[in-house]
Amino acid sequence: MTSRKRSPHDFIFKEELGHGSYSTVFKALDKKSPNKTYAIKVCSKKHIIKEAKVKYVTIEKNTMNLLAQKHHAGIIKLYYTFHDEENLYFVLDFAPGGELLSLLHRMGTFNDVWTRHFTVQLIDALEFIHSHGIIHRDLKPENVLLDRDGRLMITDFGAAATIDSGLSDDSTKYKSDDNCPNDNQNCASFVGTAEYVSPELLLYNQCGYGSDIWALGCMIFQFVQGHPPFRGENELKTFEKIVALDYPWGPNNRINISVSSVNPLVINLVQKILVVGVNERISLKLIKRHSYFSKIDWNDKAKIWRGIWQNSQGQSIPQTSGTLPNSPQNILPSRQLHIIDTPARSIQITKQKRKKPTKISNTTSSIVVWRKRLGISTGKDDLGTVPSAGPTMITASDSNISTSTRAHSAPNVNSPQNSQSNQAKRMQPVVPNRIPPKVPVVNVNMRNMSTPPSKSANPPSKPVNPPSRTPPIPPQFSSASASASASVPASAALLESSIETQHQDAMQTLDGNSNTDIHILKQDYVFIYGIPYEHEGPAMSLNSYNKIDNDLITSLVSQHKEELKISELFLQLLTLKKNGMLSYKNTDMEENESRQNEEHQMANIEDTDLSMYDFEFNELTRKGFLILEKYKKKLWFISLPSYSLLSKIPFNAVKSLTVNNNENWVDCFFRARQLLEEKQILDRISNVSFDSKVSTETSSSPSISRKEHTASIGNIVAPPNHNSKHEIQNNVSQNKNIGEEIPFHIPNSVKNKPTANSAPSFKQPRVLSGNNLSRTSKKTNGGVPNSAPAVNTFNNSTVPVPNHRPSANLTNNKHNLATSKKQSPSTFSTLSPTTKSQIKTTGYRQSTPSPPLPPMEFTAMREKYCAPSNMVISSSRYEVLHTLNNSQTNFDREIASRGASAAFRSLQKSKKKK
Ligand SMILES: Nc1ncnc2c1ncn2[C@@H]1O[C@H](COP(=O)(O)OP(=O)(O)OP(=O)(O)O)[C@@H](O)[C@H]1O
Repeated sequence: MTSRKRSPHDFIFKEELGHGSYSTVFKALDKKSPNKTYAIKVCSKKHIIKEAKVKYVTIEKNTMNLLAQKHHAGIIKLYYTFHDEENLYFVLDFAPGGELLSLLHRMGTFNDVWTRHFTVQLIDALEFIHSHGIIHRDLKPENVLLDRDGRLMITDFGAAATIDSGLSDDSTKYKSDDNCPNDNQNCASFVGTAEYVSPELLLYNQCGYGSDIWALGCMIFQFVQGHPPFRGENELKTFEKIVALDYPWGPNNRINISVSSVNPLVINLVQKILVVGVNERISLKLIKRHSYFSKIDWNDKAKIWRGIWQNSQGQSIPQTSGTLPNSPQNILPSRQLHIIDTPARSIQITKQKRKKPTKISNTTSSIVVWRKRLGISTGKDDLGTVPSAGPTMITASDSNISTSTRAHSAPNVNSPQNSQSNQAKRMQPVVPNRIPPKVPVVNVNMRNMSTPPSKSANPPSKPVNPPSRTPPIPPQFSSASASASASVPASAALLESSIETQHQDAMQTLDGNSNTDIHILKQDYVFIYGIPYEHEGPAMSLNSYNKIDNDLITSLVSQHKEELKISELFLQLLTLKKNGMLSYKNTDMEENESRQNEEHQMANIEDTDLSMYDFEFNELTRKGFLILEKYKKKLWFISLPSYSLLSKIPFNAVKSLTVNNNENWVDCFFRARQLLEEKQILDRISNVSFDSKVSTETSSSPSISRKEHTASIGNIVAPPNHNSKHEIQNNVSQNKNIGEEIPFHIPNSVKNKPTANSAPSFKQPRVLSGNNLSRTSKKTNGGVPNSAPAVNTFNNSTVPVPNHRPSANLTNNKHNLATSKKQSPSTFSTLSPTTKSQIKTTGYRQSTPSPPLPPMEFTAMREKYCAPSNMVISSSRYEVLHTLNNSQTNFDREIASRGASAAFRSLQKSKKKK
């Protein structure tokens, strides 16, 4: 895998190859090397969430990433993953030959040569998969594709699981399948297809390498018979047949080999595979020694992987209608040649029919029903009742067993590089060893410090388009996608937040703060200066809402510069907890212990009237202010002590009291916000009702329903309680180093916004970006938000230029945020020696473009306090106010107020009253 990040714009999307249950696959050309053709699987984020497929997508990505590390001809390779606002993209090997099932359908059955050819390749590929500790769990001809020359390629790892033993070819390695249903649990996350489900899964709720071998046996049977061995009128009947081994070659249906057209060795092999007792089932190792493969040199990979449409020299066989391609391997002659009417080479898959949704739900509920009917108790307690001849049971809790996510262990956060002390880090004013935030933040300063701004900075994006419909549309086909894809989702990154949280926990331990409250996101020494204000109140007056802008902040800083200086005498220990609580303790060294422990609550990140402004705030240079505003109540100016001052703090105090000083405050604020969003999403998701496919038995039980759903969204999204949330985070964090490119995000736009396409059954979580402290989009040009409407407004050059600097406008300024500009005379300069002043606020996303904003009215204050030209002024207040004033429809107003703080909502109400 290359580490270079790609985007949908790097590819030319061609025709659609087919649909999956949550994805659409397109043929695509790499713009940089047009000869290279890929298949790009485009998964709609919205759909994934709605259908609770997050788990499968994650598993698929992780598993394919793992397998892609070592090339194998028989596995569809995952080259890149990336995402945009709406979709996740998997860039895969293109398999022009289509599905093996299609070929089989066209031909009816495979002859012996082809059967052996495909079986040999399947075995080799399966061995490779198992050697990585992976169980595919959904092997079937649909999930086997063909390349141009007729080599098979296994795909669809969305159901995979991992056995972490590192042992291959051992059918006795089993895992207790937590995803599998038992008597009391209808588990929507059950995976597999009824016809290929192994008896151990049905009977003992287990799957292992042997389950894949079972499916292999079913496929071999299907190759020569044209249909799977176990097929009942319905799934229940199919299950009954599986456990009774009721199939044409089974013990009760002795086949008369002499009249059969099938190679008896094939029959013998299948009979050795399709054995109910997994311990008696033949292993891959023994399969390879079976007489059917007596002429196969398993070490001769080139020969094994010769295409079915290639001759022994590896050249493509010219297509001759009605003739059978040459045998790729000189082994046992087939007993009967099959007549092929359709030349194999003419098989095309330019456009495949839309697939039916997977049978997961049906199959799962069928399994439950079936088990109940047959009186099979397959709960966890019954695992010990498996016949003694059965495999050693390894429960999911055993250390060597894991889900597929587990196989990819997280980077060792305890590594020496990371374990330097806080003190040491403080003394090194370099870019700290911090985890780069995975989600965009508005803190341009920090980004600019560590990343040179891109010269070709993209202009701010157009207004955010509404989420796309499913199925997903590739960028070329959708202008909405195109514009959206230019931005990284600014909203909650569910997986990432979990990853980061996990990392955070690890960091606390690493910092030696094992006794620290694990709920603390960040704790560090700061200076805090609070200015109380009320609307038209005594301490500070705000005449109108749009006054919180660069001028006002500048003026405030100027007005209060003496107090701000004094505040720097009193160090405070600022604490941000994962529940969003922000508090501080005075830590003046002179003060006594009891006073130090007194905690002052400041705000909660969740407060809808909390806004954040970044005024030159730079944690590396320790300059500037992070300004929190609790609307009409208080402004807090937070600044950072210098390194030299910090060095005076006793080492132990730093070590024991600071938490996560590798991550900057702005990131942590956003992360706290995300955690809260995540929690709300989880609460929402756990209440989502099931689709109609789930059996009524289950849906009648709310507790089961909830549990099932929790399981269905897997170990990523939905913790039933706070403990499991940590487990989730553990699991997710272990994925972290696998997809080295872009972890998938679940965007706020998906979670929060009701759209025209929202399924009614999917309850939209309440709007989370209801305050100004919501995440905005990152752009490569230094982190400038590019999708917040306010910034879009700036892009339209509608934001006024301060009178004293008429030639500048904020459009340009925005592009040049990172470039040094002449500082305009400002009293602020005494406080901040840097040459730039920036006030940045977070914007909000809206699903409809608002009318262009008129120039903001500046007041007399502008003359008094010169706003530096490169300020990005406070956005959401102004925009919302404008929208409220100008929009014609309630919908627009609603959109506006949704993205606004409580203050704006109350304004809206008061305007209505008027
Ligand atoms: N790499 C590929 N090359 C060519 N065609 C592909 C490729 N991957 C998938 N396809 C085709 O695209 C279609 C959809 O594939 P996708 O993997 O999205 O769904 P699926 O796995 O078949 O279905 P489900 O999501 O229900 O498991 C399938 O018909 C498949 O044949």
